[in-house]
Amino acid sequence: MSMIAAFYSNKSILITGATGFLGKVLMEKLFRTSPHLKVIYILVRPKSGQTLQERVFQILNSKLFERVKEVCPNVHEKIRPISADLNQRDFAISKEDMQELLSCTNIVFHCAATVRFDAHLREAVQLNVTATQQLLLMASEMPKLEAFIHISTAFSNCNLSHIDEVIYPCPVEPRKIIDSMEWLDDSIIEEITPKLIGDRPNTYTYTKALGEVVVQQESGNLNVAIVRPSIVGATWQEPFPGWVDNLNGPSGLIIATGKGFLRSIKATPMAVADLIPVDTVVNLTIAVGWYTAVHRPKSTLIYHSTSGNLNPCNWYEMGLQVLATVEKIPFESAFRRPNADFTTNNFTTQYWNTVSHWAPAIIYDFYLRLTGRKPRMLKLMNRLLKTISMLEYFINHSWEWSTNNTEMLLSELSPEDQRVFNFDVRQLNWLEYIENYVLGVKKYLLKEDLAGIPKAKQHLKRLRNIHYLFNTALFLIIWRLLIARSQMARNIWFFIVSFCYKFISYFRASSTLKRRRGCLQHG
Ligand SMILES: CCCCCCCCCCCCCCCCCCCCCCCCCCCCCC(=O)SCCNC(=O)CCNC(=O)[C@H](O)C(C)(C)COP(=O)(O)OP(=O)(O)OC[C@H]1O[C@@H](n2cnc3c(N)ncnc32)[C@H](O)[C@@H]1OP(=O)(O)O
Ligand SMILES: NC(=O)C1=CN([C@@H]2O[C@H](COP(=O)(O)OP(=O)(O)OC[C@H]3O[C@@H](n4cnc5c(N)ncnc54)[C@H](OP(=O)(O)O)[C@@H]3O)[C@@H](O)[C@H]2O)C=CC1
Repeated sequence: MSMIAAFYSNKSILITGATGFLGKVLMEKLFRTSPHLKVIYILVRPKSGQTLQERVFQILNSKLFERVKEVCPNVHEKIRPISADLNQRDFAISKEDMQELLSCTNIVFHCAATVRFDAHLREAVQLNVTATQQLLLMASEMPKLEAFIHISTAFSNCNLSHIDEVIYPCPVEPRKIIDSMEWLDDSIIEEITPKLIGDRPNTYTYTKALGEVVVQQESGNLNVAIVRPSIVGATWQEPFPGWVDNLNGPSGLIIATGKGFLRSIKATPMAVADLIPVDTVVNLTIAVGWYTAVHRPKSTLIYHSTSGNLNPCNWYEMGLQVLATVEKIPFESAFRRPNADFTTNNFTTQYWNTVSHWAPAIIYDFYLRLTGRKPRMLKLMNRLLKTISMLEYFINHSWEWSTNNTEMLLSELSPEDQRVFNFDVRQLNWLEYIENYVLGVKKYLLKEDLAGIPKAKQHLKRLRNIHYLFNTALFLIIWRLLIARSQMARNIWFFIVSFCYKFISYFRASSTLKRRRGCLQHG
């Protein structure tokens, strides 16, 4: 029997960010391994014209939750959505709901955040710092609370190259930042943002670091732990391999590569690609919840959920495997044949952007105009390049994360728990994982049917022929223009033609001679 699964039985759990990528996998695993848990409260806001109930219904009826229903048929009765907006005072939770949350919650998993790299500092502070502070305040009024688990990111201290499982101080106190957001107007905040974030690349990593300091400063007597995942990718094993449902991290770039939009990207090929499967992060998080509640460590423990120091894979290996997979299992309606490469300096990046991204987009838009359709490729390409510029920092730097606490926790688990809540990244086979990831992107993000693979292959063949035809035509046109304008090009042309002529004549003459000799010998 799993000790961890037994621990969560009969527990009331509060999850923020349960409608997000990580939150959904966390909820799924908790229900599947501890079907006798009492209730999971989730803080949800109405969104995209959907009510709370509709959002929950959609999640429970998704492919991700298929296995849960087998072990926990009454899952819909055990999930209690609470209307909340983490940007509002007291999260805009009704008095009755708040009362129930405060009096019943045993464990809190705080996953909600804005993960956008371009978020305005005010928005990022509100969600990643102030909301964390408010949630801790709420938690301090929960008499039955056993553990508060905060999800941060391994990149919260990405300004350092070696990162330990400790909370690093921030130059400006989070409380001062929170206060200043109250009275500074947007334009002043924009002006001071670069100074505040310093050598971090964006407001996301900066505010996640502030969030950690808030956890440290405001947790009082609570049992608190922080989990820091690196780049969270599709599921490795559970509930099935390759599940993913958003474009964050590598997923969007895998699509862009497979569809032939992305042809080059600036990267350090030998830098470690610190990806971590979402189910590995979730297993660690659940184990951390158990350990924090049962063992009550004296200080706030930080757990790195990273892969680089135990089972490294670099961007080159990852890129190659992505390309190999989309060759074997192509995506439908590709724009060009998938064939990307890494660039390593600004000059080649600009060159390949012009030749491989903008030029084909402009030509395609011209074709769309000619055929009476609305041009759209250049706009799409510019958005892709903007996205890449935001992600580039993470594929051009290397980090080393120590994982002592995570390894210690693994050793504290019984063999059964190590199996059920496996977060030992040393067992991960990268090539298999990336192949399943690409397949998952095709199935769950692009919603493409595997039956369409022969047609997709046919389409790629057509694209290859168009590519050859286009290149030949382009070469001939350029050459013709050159010959018309330059004496040197003409000389080269005559030299090549006369060389070819002589070459052919020589072979003709020697083969005639051989034939005659043969006739003479036989005759
Ligand atoms: C023999 C020699 C052979 C040599 C061969 C060598 C091999 C070479 C092969 C090279 C091939 C390359 C292969 C490729 C794949 C490999 C994988 C590389 C991946 C690297 C990824 C690194 C990633 C990152 C890091 C994260 C670190 C921190 C982790 C965290 O803690 S947080 C979680 C991560 N958060 C995010 O990822 C959020 C990022 N997104 C944003 O901030 C925003 O979305 C935005 C990028 C700023 C864009 O904002 P906008 O307002 O402009 O738009 P919006 O969000 O509404 O979206 C606009 C459209 O863009 C689409 N989109 C969104 N995100 C992405 C994305 N990540 N990638 C692509 N597209 C994206 C979105 O869908 C919208 O599209 P539309 O609906 O059509 O308009
Ligand atoms: N994905 C990754 O690569 C990594 C993620 N992390 C961390 O993991 C955690 C989860 O990330 P992930 O699941 O990927 O992110 P998602 O963007 O998928 O999910 C974010 C969640 O936060 C909720 N949320 C956002 N704003 C509000 C609000 N105002 N009120 C209520 N809920 C809100 C979202 O709700 P809604 O559905 O309504 O938008 C959603 O459920 C975050 O803390 C992130 O920093 C750390 C490292 C890497």
